[in-house]
Amino acid sequence: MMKFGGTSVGSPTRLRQVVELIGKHARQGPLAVVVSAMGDTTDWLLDAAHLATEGDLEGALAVATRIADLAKANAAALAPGQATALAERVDGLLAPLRQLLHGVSLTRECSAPTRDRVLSFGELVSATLLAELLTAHRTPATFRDARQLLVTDDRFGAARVDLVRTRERLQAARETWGVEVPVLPGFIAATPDGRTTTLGRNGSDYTAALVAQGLGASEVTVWTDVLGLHTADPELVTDAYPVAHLTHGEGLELAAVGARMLHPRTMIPLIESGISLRIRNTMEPEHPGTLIDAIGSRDGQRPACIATREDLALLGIEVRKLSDQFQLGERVLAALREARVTVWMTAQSANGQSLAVVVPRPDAEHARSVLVTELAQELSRREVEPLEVRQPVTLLTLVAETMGHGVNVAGRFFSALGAVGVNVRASAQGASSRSLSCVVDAADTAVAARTTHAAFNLAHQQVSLFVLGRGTVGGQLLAQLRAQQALLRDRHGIALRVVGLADSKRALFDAAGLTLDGVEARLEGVTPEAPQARTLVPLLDALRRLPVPILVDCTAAGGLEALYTEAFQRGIHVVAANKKPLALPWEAREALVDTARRNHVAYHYETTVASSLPVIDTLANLVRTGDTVRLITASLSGSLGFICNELTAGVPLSRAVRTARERGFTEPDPREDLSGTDVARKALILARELGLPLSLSDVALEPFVATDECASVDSFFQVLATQDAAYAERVARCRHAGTVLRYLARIDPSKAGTGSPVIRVGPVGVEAGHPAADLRGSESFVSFTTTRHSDFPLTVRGAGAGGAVTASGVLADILRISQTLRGR
Ligand SMILES: Nc1ncnc2c1ncn2[C@@H]1O[C@H](COP(=O)(O)OP(=O)(O)O)[C@@H](O)[C@H]1O
Ligand SMILES: N[C@@H](CC(=O)OP(=O)(O)O)C(=O)O
Repeated sequence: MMKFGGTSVGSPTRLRQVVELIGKHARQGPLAVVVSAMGDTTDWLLDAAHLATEGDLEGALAVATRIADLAKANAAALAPGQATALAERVDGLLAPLRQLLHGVSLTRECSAPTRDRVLSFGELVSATLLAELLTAHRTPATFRDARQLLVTDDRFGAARVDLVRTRERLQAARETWGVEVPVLPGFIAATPDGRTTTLGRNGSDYTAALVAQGLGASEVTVWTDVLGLHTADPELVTDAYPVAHLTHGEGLELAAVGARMLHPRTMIPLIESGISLRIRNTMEPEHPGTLIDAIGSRDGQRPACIATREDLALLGIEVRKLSDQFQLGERVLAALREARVTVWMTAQSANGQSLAVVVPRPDAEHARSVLVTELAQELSRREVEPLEVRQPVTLLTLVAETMGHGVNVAGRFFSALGAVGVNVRASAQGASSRSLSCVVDAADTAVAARTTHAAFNLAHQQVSLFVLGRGTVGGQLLAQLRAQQALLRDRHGIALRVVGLADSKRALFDAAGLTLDGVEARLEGVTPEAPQARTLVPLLDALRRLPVPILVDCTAAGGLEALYTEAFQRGIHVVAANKKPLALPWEAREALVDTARRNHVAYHYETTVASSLPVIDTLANLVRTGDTVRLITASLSGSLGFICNELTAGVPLSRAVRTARERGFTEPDPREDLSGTDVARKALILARELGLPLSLSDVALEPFVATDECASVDSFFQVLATQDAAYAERVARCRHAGTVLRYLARIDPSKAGTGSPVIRVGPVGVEAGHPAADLRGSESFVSFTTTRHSDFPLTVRGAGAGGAVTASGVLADILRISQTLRGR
C-alpha cells in the first residue's frame, strides 16, 4: 500500500515522481494507492465554503477555479497529449462543487454534511486524475471510490469507521478487481446510506491503514515531503532530525498526542494486523525514511520526539465544595463524548476538585455550553466556579519508549520550559510512561518545542546572545566567540549563538544566528536609527523566545538600566561590562538587582571592577560565607596605573594618556578615568556588594587631573599638555620622598554611620613594600582585609584593563550562566 500526501501531488515535478514510483513498484508486485487532495486544496475548499456562507459566491467560485487550474496544470504537464480531455474531466468533476457552493451562498448555511461534501472534491479530483495519468504512463490503474468501501457513522468532519463492514466491503471488492492498480481517494468515506463523510484532517493516512488491513497488505508507505518522521515538526524546530525506527507503540502515542504526520487512528489497524509503516520522501525515494513496526529500534538509539498539536482550547472546571459527590471527571467526559467533542487531554487534581480538559478550539464554545448545561445545578448553587476557557493553546508532548526508565524526565522537561519563561497551563503523564504532555499558550509553541527538543535530543546547551557594543570590548568578544565557538560546542557542550548585535545607532538580529564573519561590516550597512534603547525593546521580545537568552552589554553607555529592566522582565539574563547602571543612586540600583532576582534571571557584572580579575565573585563569596570585610584597598584603574608608571618612567602626562587610550585601557572618554569618576564607580560597586547603601555622592574623591573645564575630549587633550610639567614635578617629589605615585581606592566599612567617608579615592604616594608600589603596566590589585584574612589580606592582582581581558571576563560570565543551566 502506498499513500501519497497532498505535498506529493501538488506540483508537476512531484507528481511525475509519484507516477514513476508507482510504475516501478507495480511491476514488482500487487500494489494499492491512496492519494490526498493536491497541495493545499483542502484548505482552499474550506475557504470556499466559508466565502459561500458569507454570501460571497463570486469569491467561492474563484476558489473552485483555482482548484481546477491547479489540477489542470498538473495533468497537462504530465499528459500534454490529453490536456484538453483531462481539463474537461476536471470541470466535469467540479461542476457539482460549484452547484453546492451556489446553494450554500443562497442559504448562507453550510451544515457539517455539506462541508464534508465540499471537502470531498479535493480527493475525488486528485485520485481520478492520478489513475488517468498512471494509465497514460503505461501503468494501468483504476479510480476506486472510497465512499463505496469505507463505511462510517454520521459524525461529519470526524466520522468513525465501521471496521467490520469496511473490511467486508474491501475484501469483497478485492475479489472483483483486476490487475490494474486501484487508486483510492484518502480522507473521504460515506455513511451506510451513502452520504459523504470525512475522517478528520490528515485522514488519508487512516484510509491507507484501513485499506491495507482490508486488502491484506504487508506494508504501508506514506510518501510525503520530509525524510521521515522527525524528532519534532521540522517547520518549528530546525534541529529536528528523522527517526530511523520506531515501535508501533511509539507511533500510536505520537499519533494520539497529535503529531501532524500521523492521524490519531492510523496506527490501530496497523498494530492489529502487524503491518509495518514507512514514512518516506517522494523526492528522495532512495532514502529509507522512518520505519514503524512491532520491533522498533534495535540499536538502542531511542530519540525523544516532541509532538505539538495546535489550535486547541483549555477548559478549566473547579469545584468549590470539598466533596466527592460530583464525580466531576466522569460527568464532564461523558457529556463531551455525548456531544461528540474530541478530548485531547484531561488532567484532574489528585482530590478530584479541579479538572482541565483540552478540546479543539473550534469546538470550545460548544464544549463550554455542553458543560454549563451538565453542571447547571452546581453552577447555580455556586458549588462549581464559572468555567474558564483559555485559547488558543497547544498540546506539547514528549514521547519516548524508554522514558519510564529515565531519571528526572519530568524535571528536565519542565525546567527546560521554565528556563525560557513558558508557563505550563496543565500537564499529564500517561500510565504508559511513554509520554508526558503539557498545555502551553499558542504563542509559546515554537519556543516550547525547541527548548524541550533540545533538552532531550541535543548534546549541547544552546545559548542566544544579543551583544550591545562593538568597540574595544564588544569587538574583542566577537573575535573570541569566533575563535572559541567550535571548541565550546564540541568539548563543553555549549553552543553560543550571537543572534543580535547593536551599536548606539544600528541593530542586526537573526533568530537563527548571525554569521560572525564580517558581522561588524554588515552592521555598518544598516540604516542608523535612534534612540537606540527604545528600538531594541521589540528585539528583546524575539530574544526571549530563544534558548537561554542573554543580553550582553559591552558598552559604557548611560541609561541602559531601562533596557535591562525590560530584559529581566522577559526572563532574559544580563551580562554587563558596563558600570553605569550599577552606579545609579542606591534605590535605583537596588530596584534593578531586585528585578533580576524576582524574575529568576542572572545579572553578572564581574568585569565592571578590575576587568576579568575575580573581584566581585571573591567578595561575594567572602560575604556569603559569613566573613566580615574590614578594609578594601585597591588600585582599580588599569589606565591610571599605567599612566602613573609611564610618568615615573619620565613620559609626559599628555603622551601617557594618549598611549593608554590607544591601548584600550581608558574608557571611551578618558576624562572618566582621569577625573577619578571611573575608580569611584568601581569602589562604589564593591562597597555596595557589602550591602552599604552608598551613592556616588558619598565618595570622597580627589581627581587625578581636574577635567571640569574641558567641554570635549579634544579640548581635554589640549589642557593635559599644559599640565605635563606640573605632573613631572609631582613625580619627582614622590621619587625624592622614596614613594611611587598611585591612584588608590580605600573602602573602610567601619566608617559607616560615623560621618566620615567610607570610600576614599585619590592620588597617593606609596612607599616600597606597599602592594601597589610594584604594579606593572596596567596591572590592578584589590586586597581584602577580613576577619578570616586579617594577617595576610586576600589579594587579587593582575591585568585589570584592556579589551581582550575584559571580553574574556564577559565570556566567562556568559559561560557561568550556561554551565549553571546544565547543572555543572
Ligand atoms: N514530527 C514530524 N516529522 C516530520 N514532519 C512533521 C512532523 N510534525 C509535523 N511535520 C510536518 O508535516 C509535514 C507533512 O505533513 P502533511 O502536510 O500532512 O504532508 P502530506 O501532504 O504529505 O500528508 C512536513 O512537511 C512537516 O512540516
Ligand atoms: N486532504 C486532507 C487529508 C489528508 O490527509 O491530506 P494530507 O495527506 O495532505 O495530509 C487534509 O488536508 O486534511
